[in-house]
Amino acid sequence: MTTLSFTKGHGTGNDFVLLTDPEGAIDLTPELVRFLCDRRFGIGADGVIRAVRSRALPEGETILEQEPEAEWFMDYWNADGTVAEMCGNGIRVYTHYLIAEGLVAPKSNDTLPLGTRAGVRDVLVGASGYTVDLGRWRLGKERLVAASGLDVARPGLGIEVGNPHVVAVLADEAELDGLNLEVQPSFEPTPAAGANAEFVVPAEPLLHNGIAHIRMRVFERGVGETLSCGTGAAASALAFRHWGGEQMPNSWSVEVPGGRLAVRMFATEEGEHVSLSGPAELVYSGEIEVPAF
Ligand SMILES: N[C@@H](CCC[C@H](N)C(=O)O)C(=O)O
Repeated sequence: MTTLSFTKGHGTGNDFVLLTDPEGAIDLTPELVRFLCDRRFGIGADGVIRAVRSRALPEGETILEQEPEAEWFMDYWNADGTVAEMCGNGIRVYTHYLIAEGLVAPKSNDTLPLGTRAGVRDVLVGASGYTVDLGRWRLGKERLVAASGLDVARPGLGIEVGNPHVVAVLADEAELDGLNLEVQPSFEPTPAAGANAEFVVPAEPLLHNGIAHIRMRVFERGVGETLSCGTGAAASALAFRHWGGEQMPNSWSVEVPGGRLAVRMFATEEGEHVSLSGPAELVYSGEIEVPAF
């Protein structure tokens, strides 16, 4: 048995076990991640985030070549023990954790560059929360999405925001509420690396004060249904705007079962970026005895 110190945190109910491991000394394996995320036998979470110095991981060394200031890497793992490129809720919680642990000390309105498997992501440390620039987004393939509770498969739009998503718009709130996301949705054609599935409906009214409002539920790749997915919220707003055409704004409010997230699209010299803002909470810290696997 070894003892691991951890902190539990969440962003709109998307919850994570956070570990501090600056030099990459913890042997973080799929088995250990599954154990930590187990809600009955472990701590319980949608994923694990390890705070590790970029220079301590091979993926991080590539990051440092792009951005030498990206000292810290978000080593994100899904609850099933797979790694993912990005986590939009996770990166806000991770920033909050790095600050709380005294590992970084940004001033208000500073931008903190962090390494992720999707590349460097800049997090703005605002007076009232964190905003992450998710970078350039990309339109993916159209795929049919079948889910328990839907009579027929629906057209879904592929959107990449560092990690892969397929977004389907449903007919109304009753259809969204009637989904059974205990059963994994399927895609046709199937994406080789899998994808997160988002289901969205417009809120009533859709447009209010220049902001578009939508509701979303998600089945996350490597996790299952979660109370929120930050990159999924960004993908949903992008897909909705794509379908809605030119009258759609660039500011979006996405209601998820765990709260509300703000998404904004904005022009940069290299093309359009999308940003995500929302809460980040640390709930408790503790120690756990880890069995030998
Ligand atoms: N919950 C995250 C996304 C986590 C990764 C995802 N399950 C994947 O495999 O791509 C978010 O807030 O973005």
